[in-house]
Amino acid sequence: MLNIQGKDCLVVGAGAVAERKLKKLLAAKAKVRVVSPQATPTIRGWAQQEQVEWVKRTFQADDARGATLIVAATDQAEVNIAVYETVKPQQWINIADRPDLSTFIFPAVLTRGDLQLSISTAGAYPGLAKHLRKKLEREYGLEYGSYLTFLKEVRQQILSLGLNKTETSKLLRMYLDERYVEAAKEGVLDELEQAALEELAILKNKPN
Ligand SMILES: C[C@@]1(CC(=O)O)c2cc3[nH]c(cc4nc(cc5[nH]c(cc(n2)[C@H]1CCC(=O)O)[C@@](C)(CC(=O)O)[C@@H]5CCC(=O)O)C(CC(=O)O)=C4CCC(=O)O)c(CCC(=O)O)c3CC(=O)O
Ligand SMILES: NC(=O)C1=CN([C@@H]2O[C@H](COP(=O)(O)OP(=O)(O)OC[C@H]3O[C@@H](n4cnc5c(N)ncnc54)[C@H](O)[C@@H]3O)[C@@H](O)[C@H]2O)C=CC1
Repeated sequence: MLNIQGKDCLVVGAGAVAERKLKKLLAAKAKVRVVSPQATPTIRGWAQQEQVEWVKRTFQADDARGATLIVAATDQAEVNIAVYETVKPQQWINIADRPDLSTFIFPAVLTRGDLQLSISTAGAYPGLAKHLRKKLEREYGLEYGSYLTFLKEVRQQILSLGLNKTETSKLLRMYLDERYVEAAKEGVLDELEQAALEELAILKNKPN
């Protein structure tokens, strides 16, 4: 969970694999430049909408200069290595066909609002990460997004009470309960939220 919002990132290559990585970089609000002579229709669309900058040519040695994070995802092993060779130790690099040279690898990600589940097999079997993501997608539905929004609200209230650690922790644990997930699934979480916030407000007004 790297915070790369607004950071300059470079993606070399614009095929199917680059597209998948780009989607994740854009979701993280990175500022991305793509260097590639060809691009998938989706990437061309992102370039037209100015969501990415597309430099329509082959990689050049100084392209990575100044980038915080670099992805080399061409189908030419020697080009990917050439990108690797221009990278400085302080830059993060992912090489699609050389996990051994990469300083980070992409996980499979399941997102539900602010909730993010990342699955990695450390390069051992990427297909398993995808398989598990799909499995978890069925288990953790959209209700988890609403549940987390509810939890965030309740947590802010609890923290504002200024209670000691033990009491705070006891209250926080109370809301980790499947009945809220069920309520979110049935679309009635708002009612429980109202009740929870009212109960917490009473605690706030109570003199110690
Ligand atoms: C090391 C890593 C580097 C990196 O890319 O960061 C890497 C490397 C390689 N992947 C290869 C193949 C495939 N990768 C996928 C899918 C995903 N690969 C992803 C990550 C990673 N892949 C990193 C390790 C992460 C981990 O281990 O957990 C995911 C999780 C995330 C993402 O790409 O954003 C995404 C699923 C996203 C999702 O769906 O949620 C599929 C399935 C498909 O495309 O349908 C296939 C075809 C398999 C098949 O044929 O079944 C090959 C070619 C050799 C081969 O065929 O095995 C290499 C190169 C090599 O290992 O040398
Ligand atoms: N990490 C992963 O999840 C996976 C990685 N791979 C590896 O990823 C690589 C890319 O796969 P795909 O996207 O399917 O290939 P692709 O053939 O769809 O795309 C390759 C892209 O590289 C660009 N390119 C070629 N030479 C270039 C250069 N000199 N400079 C800049 N761009 C250049 C092309 O224009 C094209 O956009 C392959 O090496 C493959 O082994 C493959 C499957 C999954």
